[in-house]
Amino acid sequence: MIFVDACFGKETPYTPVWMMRQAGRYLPEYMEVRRKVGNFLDMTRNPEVAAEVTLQPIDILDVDAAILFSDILNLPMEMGLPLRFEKGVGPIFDKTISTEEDIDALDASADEKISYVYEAVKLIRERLNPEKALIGFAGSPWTIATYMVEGRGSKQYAKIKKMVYANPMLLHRLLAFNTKETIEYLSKQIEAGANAVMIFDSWGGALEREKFFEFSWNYMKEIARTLKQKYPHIPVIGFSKGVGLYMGDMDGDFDVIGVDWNTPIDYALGIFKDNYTLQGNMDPTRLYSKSATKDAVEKIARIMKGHRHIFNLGHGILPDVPVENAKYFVDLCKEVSRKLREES
Ligand SMILES: Cc1c2[nH]c(c1CCC(=O)O)Cc1[nH]c(c(CCC(=O)O)c1C)Cc1[nH]c(c(CCC(=O)O)c1C)Cc1[nH]c(c(C)c1CCC(=O)O)C2
Repeated sequence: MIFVDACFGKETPYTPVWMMRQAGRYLPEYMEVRRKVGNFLDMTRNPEVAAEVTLQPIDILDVDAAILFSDILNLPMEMGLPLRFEKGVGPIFDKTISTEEDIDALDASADEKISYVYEAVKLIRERLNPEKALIGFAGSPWTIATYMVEGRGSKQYAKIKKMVYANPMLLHRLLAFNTKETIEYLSKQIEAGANAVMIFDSWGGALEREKFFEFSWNYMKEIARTLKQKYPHIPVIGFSKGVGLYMGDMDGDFDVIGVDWNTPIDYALGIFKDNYTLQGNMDPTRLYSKSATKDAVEKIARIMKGHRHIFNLGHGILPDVPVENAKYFVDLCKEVSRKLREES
C-alpha cells in the first residue's frame, strides 16, 4: 500500500493523498445516504451505512486511503454521556464531567459497546481495493475531554482550563481514563483490519506550551508507544492543531505528524527533518479556487520533494466545496509529485 509505505518513509511512485473529512457533506452521494438514514449519529452506528459512506470518496476521488466514517465523540458517548448534534451548534453532551464521582460513573466497557465500529472496519476492509489503506482513528484524550467537560465546542475552554490550573489531578484522572479506553479502542480497530491509525487533537492549541505537553501530547505519546509495541507494522499518525510553535519539543513513537494549515510546512520540515512523515497541509478554503489549489500543491510538493510526505488538507474539507475541485486537488497532488520524482 502506497499510503503505508509513505508513512514509513519508503519510496513511492508519487506522494499519496487523502483529505480530512473526505466522507462528508460536500458529496451529494453522502447527503443522499444521510437523508435516507435521518441523522449523522445513526449513520455512524450502522456498520453497513458507515462502510458505504467510507468507500464513497475512494470511488469518486480515487484517494489513496479511506478513513473510517465515525466521529471522535462516539467513544465518550459510549462511556455514558448521551450525545446529540444540533444544527448551527454542533455536538452537545447534556451531561458533563466536573467531579470525581462523574469520572467514577464513566463506563469502562465503552471500547466493547462501540463494537459497531469494528463491524464497519471489517466490512470496509473486505470491500476496499487491497492497494488502498484504511485509516482508523480516535480523538486525543485531551480533545475528547474538552467536550466531556465543556459539553460542547468552546471558544474560551473556561471550564476545562479552570481544571488545568485549579484541579489538575482530577483532569489527569479523566485523561488517564480516556487514554486507557482509547488504546483499547484503537487496538480493536487494528485487530478488525485498520491499516493505520490517527489521533485527532483538534484542541491541543488551546493550551500554553508546558500545559500542552502535560495534558495532551504526553497522553498521545503513551497511546503511540503502546500501539507501536503491540503493532509495529501499523503506522500511527499524531495530529495536534494549533501547536506549530511547540513542534521543537514534539517527539514520540509516531510515524507521521499531521501539519495544520497555520504552520508553514517548510517550518515543520526544518524541525522534524525526515524523522517523521509529514502529512498536510493545504488550507482547505483554497479548494474554492482551482488556481489557488494549484499554487499551493506545487509549492508544497516542491518543498517536500525528496522528503517524507503525505498530501492532505491542513484541516477538514468544508461542506460547500465543489466535488470537481476536490477531484482536481487529488489528481494534481499525484501528477505533480510524480513529475518531480522524474525530474531528479
Ligand atoms: C473535533 C472533531 C469532531 N469530529 C472529528 C474531530 C477532529 C477533527 C477536526 O478537528 O475536525 C473527527 C471526525 N469527524 C468525522 C470523521 C470521519 C472521517 C473523515 O472523513 O475525516 C472524523 C475523523 C465525521 C463527521 N463528524 C461530523 C460530520 C458532519 C455530520 C453531518 O452533518 O452530516 C462528519 C462527516 C460532525 C462533527 N463532529 C465534531 C464536530 C465539531 C462536528 C460538527 C461540525 C461539522 O458539522 O463539521 C467533532
